[in-house]
Amino acid sequence: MTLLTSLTSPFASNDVNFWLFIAITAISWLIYKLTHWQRQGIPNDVASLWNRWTKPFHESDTQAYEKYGRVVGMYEFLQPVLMCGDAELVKEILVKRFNLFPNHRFYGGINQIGGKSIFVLKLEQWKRVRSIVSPTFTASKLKGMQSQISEAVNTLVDNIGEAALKNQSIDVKTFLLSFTLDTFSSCAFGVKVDSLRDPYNPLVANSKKLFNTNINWLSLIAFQCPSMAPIGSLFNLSIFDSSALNYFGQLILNLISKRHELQVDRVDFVKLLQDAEIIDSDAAEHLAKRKLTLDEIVDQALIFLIAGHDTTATTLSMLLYTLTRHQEVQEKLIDELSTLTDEECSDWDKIKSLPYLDAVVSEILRFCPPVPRVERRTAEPCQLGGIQLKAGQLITIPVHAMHHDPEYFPEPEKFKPERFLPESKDENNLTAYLPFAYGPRSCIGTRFAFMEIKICLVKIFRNFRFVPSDQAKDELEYYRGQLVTTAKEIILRPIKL
Ligand code: HEM
Repeated sequence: MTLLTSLTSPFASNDVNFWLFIAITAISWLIYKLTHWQRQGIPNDVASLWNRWTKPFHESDTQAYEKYGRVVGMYEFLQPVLMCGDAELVKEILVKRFNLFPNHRFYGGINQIGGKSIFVLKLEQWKRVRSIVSPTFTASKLKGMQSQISEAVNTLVDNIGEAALKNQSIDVKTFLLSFTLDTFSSCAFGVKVDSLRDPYNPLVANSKKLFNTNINWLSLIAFQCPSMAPIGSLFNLSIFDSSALNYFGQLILNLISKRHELQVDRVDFVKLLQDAEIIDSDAAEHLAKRKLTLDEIVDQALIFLIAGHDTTATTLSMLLYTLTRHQEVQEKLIDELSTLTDEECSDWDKIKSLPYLDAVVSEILRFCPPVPRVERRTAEPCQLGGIQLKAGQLITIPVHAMHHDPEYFPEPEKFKPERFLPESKDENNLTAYLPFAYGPRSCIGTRFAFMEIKICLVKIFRNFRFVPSDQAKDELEYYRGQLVTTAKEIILRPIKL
């Protein structure tokens, strides 16, 4: 026994020293990492480490904004993140010094989809692809899709009508997600579906897999610790369901080859992307780079689906929900839309110029912006508002919190479409109004989104009004960790007009 003790104890004491050393080094390193902002004298929120993931983004950002101010140092895992909600600095980031803040978050190798999409590309490649893709969204090209949108709205109106006839309450989120999917499949792939009634259609089933809103641990890792993401790609892991991605990729490739074989000549996003090319003379010298490759077309079409589906459905469903709590606004909207003739209801030029409809849509995008924060990464070391930033620093712009800042929007908790009527529009601080962001990298689908939303609202409110349902919970519940502020369900009761 004595022999044993004398043999092991020197070893054991070395062992303890070793682990003590490791523990002290690890703690010192953690403290060093988590005092990054404190050392720069910037208000900082260490609780953001878990708040950013235990609450929906719009809640955690607004909480930090109200507690610490407009510019706050935060942390994601051990990465420092600067939250910047000062409207003047935001304008510097998005427009004035765009070349210093050009990129989105790095999603790392875990994100297999859209590696070539404009959403993830870095500055130089992004510039080329964005300039090819932008003409796809001109007013004249989108006008060609008006009839596809109207057809999808007719299906939606029929589906809501059935529920209204039976005095049933519905989850409007489900109905509107089906509507935006029907619209997109028709406008992008030329495939007509009624997603609500045909859930086993492969397109519908695969899009459900793609937009599965359960918290996804891989996306958490990709967000929190992007340097680990390449390990994910080694194991072929993906934030999005890979079988669904393959399905859509194949669908787009088939569409391209069939169009070639059958000489189909319909206007849809895939066709517009195929035809798109840079037309400025400088770029024309690099012929090979003027047009998108097949892979690039697939990735752009996929990112349109991912970026446009949930955002648009969320805007519409939050609007229906808000109108049930502001019946006077709903009545005013119904009144304005009832003045249209049947012909005018299909006339986009007429619809887009309706002032109250425009004000209601603009106000819901302020009140509940579907994208709660916009993100940028610095391209090189630089200063912002006197703060020294390193290259690759992630900056988040808290859109939701800024939209609810009383200095930017007086009485922000009131839903007041009047603030967006032509006579008062100029009073708004538009540098703080960011539902689609602004500047060179703002949402490329803004025009399409407005068109889809307004055409849909015209048909809905010429047929129904919505009232609260006794089957609904008192408060909406939101998913956590999602880039879109998504309520789990929105139960309302439609009443036929
Ligand atoms: C109400 C609906 C929508 C909202 C609120 C919305 C909002 C946004 C926001 C905030 C951004 C980030 C902009 C930035 O970083 O500066 C964005 C980017 C983007 N959106 Fe939308 N969006 C909507 C609909 C759409 C639609 C319908 C499409 C496509 C058809 C689309 C395609 C995109 C793409 C491709 C990007 C990346 C642009 C780039 O990095 O160059 N969005 N969107």
